[in-house]
Amino acid sequence: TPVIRVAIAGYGNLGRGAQAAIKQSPDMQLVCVFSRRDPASVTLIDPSVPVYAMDDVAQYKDDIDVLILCGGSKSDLPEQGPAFAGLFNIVDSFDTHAKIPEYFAALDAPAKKANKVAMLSVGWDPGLFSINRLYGEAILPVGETYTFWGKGLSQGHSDAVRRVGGVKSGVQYTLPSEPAMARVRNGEQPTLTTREKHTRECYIVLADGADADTVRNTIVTMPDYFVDYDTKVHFIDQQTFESEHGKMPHGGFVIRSGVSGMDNETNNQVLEFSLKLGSNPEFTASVLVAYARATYKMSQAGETGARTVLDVAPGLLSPKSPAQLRKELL
Ligand SMILES: NC(=O)C1=CN([C@@H]2O[C@H](COP(=O)(O)OP(=O)(O)OC[C@H]3O[C@@H](n4cnc5c(N)ncnc54)[C@H](OP(=O)(O)O)[C@@H]3O)[C@@H](O)[C@H]2O)C=CC1
Ligand SMILES: N[C@@H](C[C@H]1CC(C(=O)O)=NO1)C(=O)O
Repeated sequence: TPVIRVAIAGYGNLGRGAQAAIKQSPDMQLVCVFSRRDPASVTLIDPSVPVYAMDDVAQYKDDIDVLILCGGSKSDLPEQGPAFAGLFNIVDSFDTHAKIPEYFAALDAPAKKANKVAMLSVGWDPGLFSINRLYGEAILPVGETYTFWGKGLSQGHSDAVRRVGGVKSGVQYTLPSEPAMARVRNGEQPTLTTREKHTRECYIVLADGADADTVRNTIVTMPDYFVDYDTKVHFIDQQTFESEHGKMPHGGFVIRSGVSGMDNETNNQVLEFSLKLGSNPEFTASVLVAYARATYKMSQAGETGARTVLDVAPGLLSPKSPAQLRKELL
């Protein structure tokens, strides 16, 4: 089986996780890392590959089979996704749910024109949780679906707060409502608003001279990320930040509570998929790398344009052949 030549664009939490995940993938070779920073200032967890300037990506278009975009969804991917989809097969973790349809269209046109595949919104939510919401609705059409996250650190929301003027360091934790989860688990099938399901807590180190009230207000009113939630913002010093907020655990579950059978003899059915993540970014990067494999295969089969995880046959994720999978996993 051919070795898939991959590269990483953007070297943060996800970028580091992608390098580690590629090292676990014998059918892949990491060609290089691209960064907007001075390449000499970017320290890789494994310095065995070169770091190049992001502006030079086009020079390497014939050396890379799949480019893994590890930038932030709030402001990096909206610019990098459409630009790189016209040059490479790409895979990214774009997770601003409300903007996925427009982002899909923004990738589809350049990817089709370049005869490439652009695999967007790969990860766990959107991603594996999306797949399980689909299973739930397709298999149990009479029922309700619920998604709960945390308690844990959201990379997307943390990236978003780090982009706020006056923020030096920042993370965001998502907390699920225990009463809401209890009602779902005992089969009440409640109608829950966004605000009733989760709250959000941010821990921020202010840049010198920044105004705390201005930063707090910018965060809690932020469309798509915080405005629909009750959000607390705590200001701490850098030393506390580094000692107490270095780990990035997360997790959650999708539950479909439904019924089957004829009207007067229905049976309750529950489909549930859960994740417990010691490292949110490393898990997400592992999903990106598996879908980079599928993206490569789909491109080799002649597919072009934008795709999401809902378009990918599961067998394409595996390095094993279809015959091996039938033998081992069916
Ligand atoms: N779909 C899903 O389930 C998930 C999606 N995500 C998405 O992944 C995105 C990326 O998350 P994450 O990797 O944690 O974001 P980071 O903030 O760690 O990195 C984002 C970008 O910032 C730049 N950067 C990183 N470190 C530094 C630094 N020290 N100084 C200056 N710039 C830096 C890098 O670009 P450069 O190298 O070019 O400077 C990097 O690509 C999130 O925004 C989220 O949307 C994350 C988890 C799950
Ligand atoms: N995209 C999320 C992955 C999950 C976590 C989450 C949240 O805590 O709001 N929503 O979806 C992330 O960036 O971590």
